Amino acid sequence: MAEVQESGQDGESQPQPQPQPVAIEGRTMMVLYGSETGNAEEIAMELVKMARRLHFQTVVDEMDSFKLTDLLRYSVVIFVTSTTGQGDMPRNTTKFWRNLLREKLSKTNCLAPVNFAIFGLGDSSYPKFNWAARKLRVRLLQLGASEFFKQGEADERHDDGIDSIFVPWYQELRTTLSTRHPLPGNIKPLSDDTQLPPVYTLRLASTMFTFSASGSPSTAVGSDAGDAPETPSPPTAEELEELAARFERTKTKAAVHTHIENPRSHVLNVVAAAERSRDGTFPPFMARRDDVWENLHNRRVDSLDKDNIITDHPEKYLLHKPHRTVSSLPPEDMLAIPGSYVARLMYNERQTPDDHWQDVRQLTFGIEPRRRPPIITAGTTLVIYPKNYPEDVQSLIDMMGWQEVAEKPLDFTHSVASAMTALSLTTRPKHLYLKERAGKGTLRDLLTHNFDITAIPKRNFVRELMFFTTEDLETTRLRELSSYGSEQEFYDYTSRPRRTILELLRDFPGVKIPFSRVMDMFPIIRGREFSICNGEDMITANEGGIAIVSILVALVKYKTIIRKPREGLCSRYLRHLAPESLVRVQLKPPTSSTLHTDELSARRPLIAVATGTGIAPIRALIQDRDQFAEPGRTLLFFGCRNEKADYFYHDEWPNMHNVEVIPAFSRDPMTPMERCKLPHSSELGYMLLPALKYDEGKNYVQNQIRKHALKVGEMLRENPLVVICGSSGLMPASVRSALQDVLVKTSVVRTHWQAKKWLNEPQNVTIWQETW
Ligand SMILES: Cc1cc2nc3c(=O)[nH]c(=O)nc-3n(C[C@H](O)[C@H](O)[C@H](O)COP(=O)(O)O)c2cc1C
Repeated sequence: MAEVQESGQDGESQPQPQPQPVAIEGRTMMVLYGSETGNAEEIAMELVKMARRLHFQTVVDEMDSFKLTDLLRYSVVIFVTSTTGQGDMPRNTTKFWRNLLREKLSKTNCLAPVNFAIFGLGDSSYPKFNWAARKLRVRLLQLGASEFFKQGEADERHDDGIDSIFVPWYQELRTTLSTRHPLPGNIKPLSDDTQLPPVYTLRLASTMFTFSASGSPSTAVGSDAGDAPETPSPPTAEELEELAARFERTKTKAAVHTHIENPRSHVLNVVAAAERSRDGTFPPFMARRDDVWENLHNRRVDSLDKDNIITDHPEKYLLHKPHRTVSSLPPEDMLAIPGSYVARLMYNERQTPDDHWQDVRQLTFGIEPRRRPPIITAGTTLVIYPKNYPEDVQSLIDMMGWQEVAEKPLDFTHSVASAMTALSLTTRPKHLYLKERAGKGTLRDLLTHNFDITAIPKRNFVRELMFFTTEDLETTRLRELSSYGSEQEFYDYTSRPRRTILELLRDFPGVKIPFSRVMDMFPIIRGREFSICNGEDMITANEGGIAIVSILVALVKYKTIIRKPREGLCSRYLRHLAPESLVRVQLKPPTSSTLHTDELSARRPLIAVATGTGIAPIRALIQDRDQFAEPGRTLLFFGCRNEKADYFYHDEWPNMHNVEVIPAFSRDPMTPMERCKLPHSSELGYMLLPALKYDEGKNYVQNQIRKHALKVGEMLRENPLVVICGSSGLMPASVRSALQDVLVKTSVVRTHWQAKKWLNEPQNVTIWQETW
């Protein structure tokens, strides 16, 4: 748990004394977040900064780090949570949520003293939009807590992203807090132009730091974190050799097999609509897709495309020249990641032809079991931590003038006052895992392994830079860019061209961040999750208990509107990861338990819809079902661009039991006859759902579903599993519309409204969506 106390200094001299937050008795705030990929955590941190400026003493951490009774100790409690799975709470809230649901609390009013507000993050292409935040709210109210400020619900589908809802919510919350908790005497809130003391500080290690005779540090790696319950011990040379031999023996048994590192999509146009909350007290902040609006503003978008790519023609995606020469690759050192496994890369194989615009790789890893073999089921993800390239790290060191300190061992500390007052504090952010055998590590280590220096900068980062430049023009520009109200300008400068932190720093040469502030400034590299695409028997059948898992990765390399080629951090890392490389990986169970792979579930019909690398988890599921004697009928709709280029695994399906595949090749020319066979809105008469407007005449999965309505309708009557995986643009909503059309067309129900309801009833159908 990171307690944010106030301190006067961080050991570095500041150019000017800054006004400081004041500790006021009884003025306390707790910010709890639930987050899978860091969005909610980022929002929580922004709220903490606001609270500190209003002189609240604040603690912030993931929900699972708190006990329920902790809630009672703070004057204000703010929850920030995303929704994951199929309307589920994020994984780092499981313990907290379970406690909150305890039966014996139900009639106790035990949270009566708690004053709370909630900000939810979701994606309206999922039917259970923002359910985690909503469930949380209902339960807190049931237990007697008071909601002092309306709930905010952001939608990732919104064109302007989370900010479109967060910014107005944040501003109103700040006003409400100031009114409800007036400051005593002549204490004034600190303005956004006030630099706050850091929470975490880096210092050069004192001479007390020693290495043991074996070369490993005398202090266990991560021992000061307090948050690393299961720090793995590094494998010895003999163990590695034995591992290598075992991988070699089992290599041939590996199957080839997914997921995508996907730039956030902004293809959908969404309008924000404030809705009255049920009890009518005040409207929640919400952003939702507005189908009517979408109809009116029919954009020609392809669910496989992203709008940061210049146009819609494959040849324009081609990046003939590599955008950089790879002078040297990231080092192989592994991080001490709790609960992780050592994995050896066995194959890194391109699945698309060389002349295809997109490089899709199948990477196959052998995972060494720890005490027990890992449990892997369909829907399990493999988490990989990418690294920065040495040339980028050096470029940052040079720009910031850190050459003198880059190779020196470091100490992690709190700001002075917090170290003295709070014993349970961690001295570095939660997910900052140090390099194995690195002792205290160096700044170069941190920049290589831990900080995402090529991420798109967030507003907070840009605002903080203002304090580290002596150039007035730069200060003005940074203030303008990051101020609330400049969201569009900020988006145009950062997200739209996908400008990186490094590039931003090059634009502001006067900025010199003191190295002590690195932990407070830079975002941490988070593990990227990839769905495992092979079934259980392949995973567990190997001698030596080595689990062989494959992922299918679309390496993201694209031109942006500023015509600079870009490559995602993880894509670049994986592109050059050579077979035999050892990496530390984590395995994450599916976020939802909906996807059962037992015999009974395997007998149910399966309607699977995948686009692109979304085929990964579906392939795993189909392979799992295939183990049983009589798997239910499977109808797989697979959408890709070209039959010859990205029709993944097409040769496998004929060997599977009871599997029929209906492909949709969106970019292959269709004969006039084929085009005629696609459903058309006028011919369907009743079909006025918005999805048809943009996809009319296109060979997309949703139209294939409509085309095969009788077959799909028949299966829908048999309590099937419906699995939808792939891009998160319009595809999921369009597929649901197509299913509604089928239900009406095949007379399962009479109206689309009934069809929508029908699809939400678990006794009719189990729907599992994983889109990214
Ligand atoms: C696998 C997956 C499942 C999701 N399920 C839902 C959902 O059921 N409802 C919803 O509103 N949003 C859902 N989302 C969207 C996330 O809530 C949204 O992307 C959010 O910004 C993630 O924030 P985080 O990084 O803090 O986890 C899902 C996202 C993913 C990747």
